[in-house]
Amino acid sequence: MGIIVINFKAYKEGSGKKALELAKIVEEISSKVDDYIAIAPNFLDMSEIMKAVDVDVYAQHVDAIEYGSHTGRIVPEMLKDIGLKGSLINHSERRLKLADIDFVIEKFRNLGLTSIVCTNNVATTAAAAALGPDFVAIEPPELIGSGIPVSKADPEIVRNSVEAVKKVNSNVKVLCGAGISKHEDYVTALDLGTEGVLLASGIVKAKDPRFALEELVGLK
Ligand SMILES: O=C[C@H](O)COP(=O)(O)O
Repeated sequence: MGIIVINFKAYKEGSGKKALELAKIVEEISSKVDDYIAIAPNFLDMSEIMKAVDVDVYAQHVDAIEYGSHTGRIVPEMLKDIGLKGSLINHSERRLKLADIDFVIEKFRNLGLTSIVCTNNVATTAAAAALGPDFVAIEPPELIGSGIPVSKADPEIVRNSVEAVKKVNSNVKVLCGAGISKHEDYVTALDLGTEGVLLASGIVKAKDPRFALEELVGLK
Protein backbone atom coordinates (compact mmCIF):
# COMPACT_ATOMS: atom_id res chain seq x y z
CA MET A 1 0.00 0.00 0.00
CA GLY A 2 1.91 3.02 1.21
CA ILE A 3 4.84 4.33 3.18
CA ILE A 4 4.84 4.89 6.93
CA VAL A 5 7.74 6.60 8.67
CA ILE A 6 7.56 6.63 12.45
CA ASN A 7 9.55 9.38 14.14
CA PHE A 8 10.36 8.42 17.74
CA LYS A 9 11.31 12.08 18.45
CA ALA A 10 12.70 12.60 21.96
CA TYR A 11 9.69 10.94 23.57
CA LYS A 12 10.44 8.95 26.71
CA GLU A 13 8.13 6.27 25.28
CA GLY A 14 10.41 6.03 22.25
CA SER A 15 13.78 5.98 24.02
CA GLY A 16 16.09 3.30 25.40
CA LYS A 17 14.44 -0.09 25.99
CA LYS A 18 11.12 1.26 24.75
CA ALA A 19 12.74 2.26 21.44
CA LEU A 20 13.99 -1.27 20.91
CA GLU A 21 10.61 -2.76 21.85
CA LEU A 22 8.86 -0.44 19.44
CA ALA A 23 11.33 -1.23 16.65
CA LYS A 24 10.64 -4.96 17.17
CA ILE A 25 6.90 -4.33 16.94
CA VAL A 26 7.46 -2.41 13.68
CA GLU A 27 9.54 -5.28 12.29
CA GLU A 28 6.87 -7.84 13.17
CA ILE A 29 3.97 -5.84 11.76
CA SER A 30 5.94 -4.90 8.63
CA SER A 31 6.24 -8.58 7.83
CA LYS A 32 2.44 -8.93 7.79
CA VAL A 33 1.58 -6.09 5.44
CA ASP A 34 2.59 -4.65 2.07
CA ASP A 35 3.22 -1.21 3.51
CA TYR A 36 6.81 -0.01 3.86
CA ILE A 37 7.32 0.93 7.52
CA ALA A 38 10.53 2.68 8.58
CA ILE A 39 11.60 4.28 11.85
CA ALA A 40 13.51 7.35 12.98
CA PRO A 41 14.73 6.70 16.52
CA ASN A 42 17.16 8.94 18.40
CA PHE A 43 20.87 8.62 17.68
CA LEU A 44 21.71 6.91 20.97
CA ASP A 45 19.35 3.99 20.33
CA MET A 46 20.15 3.38 16.68
CA SER A 47 23.06 0.97 16.87
CA GLU A 48 21.30 -1.42 19.20
CA ILE A 49 18.12 -1.29 17.11
CA MET A 50 20.01 -1.94 13.88
CA LYS A 51 21.77 -4.95 15.41
CA ALA A 52 18.50 -6.46 16.60
CA VAL A 53 15.90 -5.49 14.01
CA ASP A 54 15.56 -5.67 10.23
CA VAL A 55 13.81 -2.36 9.58
CA ASP A 56 15.06 0.69 7.66
CA VAL A 57 16.33 3.28 10.12
CA TYR A 58 16.43 7.03 9.46
CA ALA A 59 17.99 9.85 11.45
CA GLN A 60 15.71 12.57 12.78
CA HIS A 61 18.20 15.27 11.82
CA VAL A 62 21.56 15.77 10.17
CA ASP A 63 23.77 18.83 10.07
CA ALA A 64 24.81 20.57 6.87
CA ILE A 65 28.53 20.25 7.54
CA GLU A 66 31.68 18.46 6.42
CA TYR A 67 33.87 16.46 8.81
CA GLY A 68 35.87 18.78 11.02
CA SER A 69 35.96 21.04 14.00
CA HIS A 70 32.29 20.97 15.06
CA THR A 71 30.99 19.94 18.46
CA GLY A 72 27.84 17.93 19.01
CA ARG A 73 27.09 17.74 15.28
CA ILE A 74 26.28 14.94 12.85
CA VAL A 75 27.99 14.83 9.44
CA PRO A 76 25.98 13.21 6.56
CA GLU A 77 28.75 10.64 5.93
CA MET A 78 28.34 9.39 9.52
CA LEU A 79 24.78 8.30 8.72
CA LYS A 80 26.01 6.29 5.76
CA ASP A 81 28.83 4.75 7.80
CA ILE A 82 26.54 3.33 10.50
CA GLY A 83 24.10 1.95 7.93
CA LEU A 84 21.19 4.36 8.10
CA LYS A 85 18.79 4.53 5.16
CA GLY A 86 18.51 8.32 5.26
CA SER A 87 17.25 11.15 7.40
CA LEU A 88 14.47 13.58 8.06
CA ILE A 89 15.70 17.02 7.06
CA ASN A 90 14.30 20.37 8.23
CA HIS A 91 11.73 18.93 10.64
CA SER A 92 9.66 21.76 12.10
CA GLU A 93 11.20 20.91 15.46
CA ARG A 94 14.69 21.17 13.91
CA ARG A 95 14.65 23.67 11.06
CA LEU A 96 17.54 24.26 8.64
CA LYS A 97 18.29 27.18 6.32
CA LEU A 98 17.39 26.69 2.64
CA ALA A 99 21.07 26.54 1.64
CA ASP A 100 21.66 23.87 4.31
CA ILE A 101 18.74 21.78 3.06
CA ASP A 102 20.21 22.01 -0.43
CA PHE A 103 23.65 20.96 0.89
CA VAL A 104 22.25 17.90 2.67
CA ILE A 105 20.10 16.79 -0.29
CA GLU A 106 23.11 16.99 -2.61
CA LYS A 107 25.29 15.07 -0.11
CA PHE A 108 22.64 12.40 0.27
CA ARG A 109 22.34 12.04 -3.50
CA ASN A 110 26.06 11.34 -3.71
CA LEU A 111 26.04 9.03 -0.70
CA GLY A 112 22.95 7.06 -1.79
CA LEU A 113 20.97 8.13 1.28
CA THR A 114 17.25 8.89 1.21
CA SER A 115 16.24 12.47 1.91
CA ILE A 116 12.89 13.32 3.51
CA VAL A 117 12.51 17.09 3.68
CA CYS A 118 9.78 18.32 6.03
CA THR A 119 7.83 21.44 5.05
CA ASN A 120 5.13 23.54 6.65
CA ASN A 121 3.04 24.88 3.76
CA VAL A 122 2.52 24.59 0.01
CA ALA A 123 5.09 27.26 -0.88
CA THR A 124 7.89 25.67 1.17
CA THR A 125 6.89 22.27 -0.22
CA ALA A 126 7.35 23.58 -3.77
CA ALA A 127 10.67 25.20 -2.77
CA ALA A 128 11.91 21.96 -1.21
CA ALA A 129 10.80 19.94 -4.25
CA ALA A 130 12.85 22.25 -6.49
CA LEU A 131 15.96 21.01 -4.65
CA GLY A 132 15.22 17.43 -5.76
CA PRO A 133 14.97 15.40 -2.54
CA ASP A 134 13.55 11.88 -2.56
CA PHE A 135 10.57 12.95 -0.45
CA VAL A 136 8.93 16.03 0.94
CA ALA A 137 6.71 15.62 3.99
CA ILE A 138 4.12 18.35 4.39
CA GLU A 139 3.31 18.92 8.07
CA PRO A 140 1.37 21.94 9.32
CA PRO A 141 3.14 22.66 12.63
CA GLU A 142 -0.07 23.55 14.47
CA LEU A 143 -1.39 20.00 13.94
CA ILE A 144 1.79 18.19 15.01
CA GLY A 145 1.14 16.14 18.15
CA SER A 146 -2.47 17.36 18.20
CA GLY A 147 -4.22 14.09 17.41
CA ILE A 148 -6.07 16.03 14.68
CA PRO A 149 -5.08 14.40 11.37
CA VAL A 150 -3.84 16.74 8.64
CA SER A 151 -5.40 14.50 6.00
CA LYS A 152 -8.85 15.23 7.43
CA ALA A 153 -8.42 18.65 9.06
CA ASP A 154 -6.61 20.25 6.11
CA PRO A 155 -6.93 18.07 3.02
CA GLU A 156 -6.37 21.13 0.81
CA ILE A 157 -2.82 21.66 2.03
CA VAL A 158 -2.04 18.04 1.22
CA ARG A 159 -3.74 18.07 -2.18
CA ASN A 160 -2.15 21.42 -3.12
CA SER A 161 1.26 20.21 -1.98
CA VAL A 162 0.97 17.12 -4.17
CA GLU A 163 -0.01 19.31 -7.12
CA ALA A 164 2.79 21.81 -6.49
CA VAL A 165 5.38 19.04 -6.30
CA LYS A 166 4.13 17.48 -9.54
CA LYS A 167 4.63 20.82 -11.30
CA VAL A 168 8.08 21.44 -9.87
CA ASN A 169 9.63 17.96 -9.98
CA SER A 170 7.43 14.91 -10.50
CA ASN A 171 10.21 12.57 -9.31
CA VAL A 172 9.79 13.85 -5.76
CA LYS A 173 7.42 11.78 -3.66
CA VAL A 174 5.09 13.38 -1.12
CA LEU A 175 4.32 12.28 2.42
CA CYS A 176 2.10 14.12 4.86
CA GLY A 177 2.15 14.21 8.61
CA ALA A 178 0.71 15.74 11.78
CA GLY A 179 -1.96 14.14 13.91
CA ILE A 180 -2.09 10.90 11.90
CA SER A 181 -3.01 7.88 14.00
CA LYS A 182 -5.92 5.93 12.49
CA HIS A 183 -6.15 3.72 9.42
CA GLU A 184 -8.71 6.13 8.00
CA ASP A 185 -6.23 9.06 8.33
CA TYR A 186 -3.61 7.05 6.47
CA VAL A 187 -5.97 5.93 3.69
CA THR A 188 -7.21 9.50 3.30
CA ALA A 189 -3.59 10.68 2.95
CA LEU A 190 -3.05 8.13 0.18
CA ASP A 191 -6.32 9.14 -1.51
CA LEU A 192 -5.11 12.75 -1.55
CA GLY A 193 -2.20 11.65 -3.73
CA THR A 194 0.57 11.15 -1.18
CA GLU A 195 2.78 8.08 -1.00
CA GLY A 196 2.22 7.80 2.74
CA VAL A 197 2.62 9.38 6.14
CA LEU A 198 5.21 10.60 8.62
CA LEU A 199 3.93 10.23 12.15
CA ALA A 200 5.04 10.11 15.76
CA SER A 201 2.75 10.53 18.78
CA GLY A 202 -0.12 8.40 17.43
CA ILE A 203 2.12 5.33 17.68
CA VAL A 204 5.00 6.23 20.00
CA LYS A 205 2.79 7.68 22.74
CA ALA A 206 -0.10 5.25 22.30
CA LYS A 207 -1.07 3.24 25.39
CA ASP A 208 -0.62 0.12 23.29
CA PRO A 209 1.76 0.89 20.38
CA ARG A 210 1.33 -2.58 18.87
CA PHE A 211 -2.44 -2.18 18.72
CA ALA A 212 -2.05 1.38 17.40
CA LEU A 213 0.24 0.27 14.58
CA GLU A 214 -1.96 -2.71 13.72
CA GLU A 215 -4.90 -0.34 13.55
CA LEU A 216 -2.96 2.14 11.40
CA VAL A 217 -2.14 -0.49 8.77
CA GLY A 218 -5.65 -1.95 8.87
CA LEU A 219 -4.96 -5.22 10.68
CA LYS A 220 -7.53 -4.37 13.41
O1 LIG B 1 7.65 13.69 12.54
C1 LIG B 1 6.46 13.55 12.80
C2 LIG B 1 5.55 14.66 12.78
O2 LIG B 1 6.04 15.79 13.43
C3 LIG B 1 4.14 14.31 13.18
O3 LIG B 1 4.03 14.16 14.57
P1 LIG B 1 2.65 13.62 15.17
O4 LIG B 1 2.33 12.34 14.46
O5 LIG B 1 2.93 13.41 16.63
O6 LIG B 1 1.62 14.68 14.93
